[in-house]
Amino acid sequence: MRVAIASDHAGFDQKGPIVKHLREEGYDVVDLGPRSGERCDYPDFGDKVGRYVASGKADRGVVICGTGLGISMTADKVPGVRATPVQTVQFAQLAREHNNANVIGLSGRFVPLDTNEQIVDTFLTTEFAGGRHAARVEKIMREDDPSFAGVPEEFGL
Ligand SMILES: O=C(CO)[C@H](O)[C@H](O)COP(=O)(O)O
Repeated sequence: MRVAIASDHAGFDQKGPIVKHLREEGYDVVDLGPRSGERCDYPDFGDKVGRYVASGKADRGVVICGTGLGISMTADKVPGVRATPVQTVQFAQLAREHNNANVIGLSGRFVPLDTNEQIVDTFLTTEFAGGRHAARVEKIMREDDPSFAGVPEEFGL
């Protein structure tokens, strides 16, 4: 499995060890930067991972910033991406089983490295459960279609 990974400066210190950990486990890891811990803008790196995954150049993506929030928001804007911040192993499991997440966002400032490594391992080894969740994930993906006008006519949209 090919995994694209990137961070901002706040996630940089965890990125290297996570890349190493995943390579030791046999994953094909593409490190999309940054190359130093100099201050940078997380949207630039969330976008890269999102586009890598959406284009099929990687099967899954991992993005790391201070909280995992902003970099996930950016990746999720790329059509075809289902990105979510994850702070616990259980959420990593559910992000795969229920939401078929293809990118997760980690917090480099508030979650320790060993927990983030367990989170990534779970994210990469858990299958989508399908069943009742499949139609819901299809509904998430409608939002990528510019012609989709939205559901709630009663809200006047
Ligand atoms: O978590 C983040 C985005 O969600 C960023 O890592 C954080 O905003 C960076 O902050 P600063 O420039 O103060 O280091």
